Amino acid sequence: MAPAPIEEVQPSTKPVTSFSPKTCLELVDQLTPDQILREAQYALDSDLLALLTRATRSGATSQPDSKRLLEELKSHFKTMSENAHKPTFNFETLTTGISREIDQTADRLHQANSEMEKLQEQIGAAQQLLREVTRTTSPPASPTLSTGTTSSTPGTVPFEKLGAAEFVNFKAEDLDASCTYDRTYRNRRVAFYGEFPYRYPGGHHKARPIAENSYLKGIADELSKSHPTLDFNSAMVTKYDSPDSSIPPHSDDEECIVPDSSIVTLSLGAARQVIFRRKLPGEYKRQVITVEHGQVYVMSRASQEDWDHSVPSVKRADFQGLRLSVTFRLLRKPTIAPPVSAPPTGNSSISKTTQAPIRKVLILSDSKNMTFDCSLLSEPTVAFRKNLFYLRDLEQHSQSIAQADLVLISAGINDLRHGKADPITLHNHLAAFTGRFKSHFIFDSVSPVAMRADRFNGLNTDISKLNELMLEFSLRSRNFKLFDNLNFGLSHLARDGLHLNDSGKSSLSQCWVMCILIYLGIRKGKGGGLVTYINKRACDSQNIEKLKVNVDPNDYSGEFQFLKIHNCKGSNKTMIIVNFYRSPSKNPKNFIDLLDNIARGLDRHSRKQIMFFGDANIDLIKYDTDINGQNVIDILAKHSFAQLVSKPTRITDHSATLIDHVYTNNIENISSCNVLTYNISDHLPIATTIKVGNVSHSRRTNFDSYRYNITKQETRLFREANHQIFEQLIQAETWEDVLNTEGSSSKYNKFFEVYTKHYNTAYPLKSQRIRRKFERSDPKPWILP
Ligand SMILES: O=C(O)CCC(=O)C(=O)O
Ligand SMILES: [Fe+2]
Repeated sequence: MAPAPIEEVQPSTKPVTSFSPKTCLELVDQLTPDQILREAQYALDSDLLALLTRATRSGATSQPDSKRLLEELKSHFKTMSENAHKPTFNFETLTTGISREIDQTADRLHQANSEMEKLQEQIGAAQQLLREVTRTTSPPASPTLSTGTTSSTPGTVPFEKLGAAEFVNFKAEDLDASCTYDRTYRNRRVAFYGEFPYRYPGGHHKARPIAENSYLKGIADELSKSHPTLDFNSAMVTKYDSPDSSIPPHSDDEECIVPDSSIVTLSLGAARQVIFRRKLPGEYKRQVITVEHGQVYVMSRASQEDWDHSVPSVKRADFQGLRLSVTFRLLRKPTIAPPVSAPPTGNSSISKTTQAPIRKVLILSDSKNMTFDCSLLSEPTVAFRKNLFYLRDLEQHSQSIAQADLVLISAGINDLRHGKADPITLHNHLAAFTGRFKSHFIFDSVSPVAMRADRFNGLNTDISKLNELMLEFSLRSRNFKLFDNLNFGLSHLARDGLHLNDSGKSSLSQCWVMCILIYLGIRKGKGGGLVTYINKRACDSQNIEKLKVNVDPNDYSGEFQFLKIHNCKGSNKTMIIVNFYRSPSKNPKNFIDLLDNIARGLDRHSRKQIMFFGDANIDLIKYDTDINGQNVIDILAKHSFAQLVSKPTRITDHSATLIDHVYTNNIENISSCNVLTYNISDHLPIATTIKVGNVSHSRRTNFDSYRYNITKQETRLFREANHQIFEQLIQAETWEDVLNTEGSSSKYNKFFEVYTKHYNTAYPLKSQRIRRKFERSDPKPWILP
């Protein structure tokens, strides 16, 4: 191409005055060589050299292109310099520099490429190694989908799309009309039909025949006809009827889905995206598909171990209307263990190798644990309680014991006290007995009796001897462990500065079953467990009642305890205490939904003082940026609850978070809420002082005065005289300034300003000295006298 003389050059686009790598890229990529040259000529005065250097550095031009461009430029410069009679312009030096730069850049590019390749090889090898390690430590994924999709190779996708024609005549609207939805989530509704119940984190559905819904049955029959290899016995309809309708990332990896089965989802109505993510570390990958009306996608149950999936919400503008999905699964029959009291004869071993091992827990206890609620155990665990007042009667339970995986024994006091057994004989009896079984035994330490020391001193000596012998046996036994309930509990409480009386000790003792089961992960909805201690001097135990709140017992998004306390400190008033905990592993959104339901349920008690205390694991320090923090505050505020804690409650070397919350529906009755700087645990204690009943004014205490040595505080006097002043000011106000202000928010601000001015005039702030005498009479108001 012959270069055009410089006089004739017209820039083809707007003059380029600065050259970012992006403009260079665009120039070089999008323009023809002719245009490049023109642009280069135009830009010569600005920074041609920079243009070319950057373009080549950023890899915008391939080496041959650059060279060709360079040649063209060379000849053009030659003409230009001749025409311009500029002997001093040394284009030779310039072009040689550019040429060298291009060569060096090409070398660098090449070098970077080969380094990148090497790195990629190393990453691949590391991922392979990781997979091998994972495969050898966990059983290999079962053969997957009947249609051939595999799960374990990172390169493959976890789904397969099947034909669509057979389902196009089914209509989302008709299916919707035929369904009775049995669960409503924040953004979607679900109707489940199936031979067996279906339980998944955050949800539980009872069995009901697919045939109950004839329209759905028609769809199921069509699936069986067109894809006879896909086996299923349940159908779950999910309704997405708004742009917000969505299902968050999850895996259908519940135990109750048959391992080798397929999970089949039919989509009816508007098209929606489904996002699959490979969740294994080092193998992250995202695959997005759009499923249209009538389309079916199939995932293997095995793929759920490595992948999750979700249906995201859509922008309002992109919402195309109602979509219903039907997910067909093959669920297994929940195994109900035979009652341990009537075991099949002869077989005393516990099968650990069956596909869905059911853990059987047997609780043999004297009266103290007889209230334990076995329904708190998660599937597949069953528990049976049997009364065992004497250890000497263990033999009577041997058949049940042989059936159990775990036997919790809490007895012994009666043997020592009434049976006159001596600790050594009891120990020998237990050691010989437990040695005959494969079952594991956990033995509750025997609590000392606190009665008249002169009469029972001997008994307590025997009790501690028995505990001691049991501890020794526990150290050498294969299947027997002492759970030192008493010391465990007392040492914790003593550390926390609390002291229990006898009934306190005995109620603590009742917790041991729960403690063990939580520890072993057998309790439903694994969690922290909650204890609410109420000091007897605040309220007699007969005035404490469990409050019934309509909460789905299968919702494990959070743990809650509801207590109703009557007559607290003789006040003739009723207070409701809600103690809560959200494990960090539980979805905060579901937890907030649950809180919303609970607070709604408590609305009818709104005239009572209601307090929520607990660890939400939602950091309110991050309130400005954390949607969960905003939601929890907003949702409770909607039910008139205010959050009281304002300082971090958990401080580590690396973090300070406000995750323990206190909410009240009546802030007037709260004297103070302070985080105490006392590290008895990883969470700091929060002391909230609540006024109960007719508290005299003088009893009110300002905590901050202790902690920060504040001797003055500012108050307003709400006297009759001040009320009158306020009324006069408000009546005399013409609100002219407000009316003359434009715009609703400016109007509001103006109103607030005028109102505050009058308020401050009528009720001026007065500095008051804090009386220190209460410090002496009531030095720790958060500890009851
Ligand atoms: O609607 C869909 O496509 C997905 C439904 C789903 O993932 C489920 O129900 O578990
Ligand atoms: Fe799913």
